[in-house]
Amino acid sequence: MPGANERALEKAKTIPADALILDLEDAVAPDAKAAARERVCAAASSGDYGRREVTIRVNGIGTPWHDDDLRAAAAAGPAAVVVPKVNSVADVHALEAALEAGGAPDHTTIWAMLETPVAILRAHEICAASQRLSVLVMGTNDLAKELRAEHVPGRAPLLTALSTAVLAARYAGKEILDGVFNDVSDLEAFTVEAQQAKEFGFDGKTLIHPGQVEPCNTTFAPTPDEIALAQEVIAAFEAAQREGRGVVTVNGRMIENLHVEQAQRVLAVAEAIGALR
Ligand SMILES: CC(C)(COP(=O)(O)OP(=O)(O)OC[C@H]1O[C@@H](n2cnc3c(N)ncnc32)[C@H](O)[C@@H]1OP(=O)(O)O)[C@@H](O)C(=O)NCCC(=O)NCCSC(=O)C[C@H](O)C(=O)O
Ligand SMILES: [Mg+2]
Repeated sequence: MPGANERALEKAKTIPADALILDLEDAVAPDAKAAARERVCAAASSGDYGRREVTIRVNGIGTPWHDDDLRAAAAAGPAAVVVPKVNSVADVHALEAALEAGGAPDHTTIWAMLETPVAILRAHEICAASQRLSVLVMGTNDLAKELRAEHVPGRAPLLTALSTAVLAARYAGKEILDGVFNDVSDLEAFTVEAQQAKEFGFDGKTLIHPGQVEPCNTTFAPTPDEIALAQEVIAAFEAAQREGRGVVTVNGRMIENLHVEQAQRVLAVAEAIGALR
């Protein structure tokens, strides 16, 4: 949410999002950057946002605001510093060094935005460059712009990049969030895109409007049918094991140990969401 928008910062205290990105980059006009920095850092260290992870998106490396943003964010100690247009391992190392020099607490991680062609081509190296880097975030608006691609239903022009980024995140054991959906008036199309992100393996989606939160939460949470199936899979496999078998079928489908691990993850996600509520 725009760091200069006091009303949005206030409203965020009631929004059922897992994490908040308080933005100093694109959503804040140049004249408003300094005031927004102060407001956002105060918000991030206020403790007023409950269980929500509060993060700060700084301006990009090489911009006139980046160093001051990073210093102020390091001192505020948010859950993460979200950095736009991270393009190389050297960028990650510079961020890491600046956060350490600024006295950032260990809990302040780096969320790196992948939003340029070079970042996609180097995604797995960027992702593995630092233990402080915990999350990748897709910047699909900038990426489409750089590719000269069009925003179309189904996102065919972006599929290679989306999939490459998920590969990189899984390679390095990091979380990955999909990019934003710009039409805040079309929740049906938003839900289709969120479902696509879930099917690709994304851990969540970044949002730009409170109206997108509920459909996003519903899409990414395991459904009652998925939970019931996961329980059935685990029970059937355990019964098979007791009979000395390593493979069984549930609803006609083969179940092996790896499917049990997937089922256990479904239950763990459902349990984690239940604990948040
Ligand atoms: C997109 C918006 C400009 C729409 O604003 P608006 O028309 O004012 O929305 P509503 O009137 O429907 O707002 C209803 C109430 O909700 C509050 N609100 C709106 N948006 C937010 C928000 N993001 N966070 C918290 N609260 C929000 C309004 O204040 C209203 O509250 P109330 O008056 O009490 O009823 C606007 O939604 C917006 O600015 N969104 C965020 C834009 C943004 O952050 N952009 C930067 C991130 S996206 C990005 O950078 C892309 C990436 O880098 C890439 O390359 O892809
Ligand atoms: Mg961007």
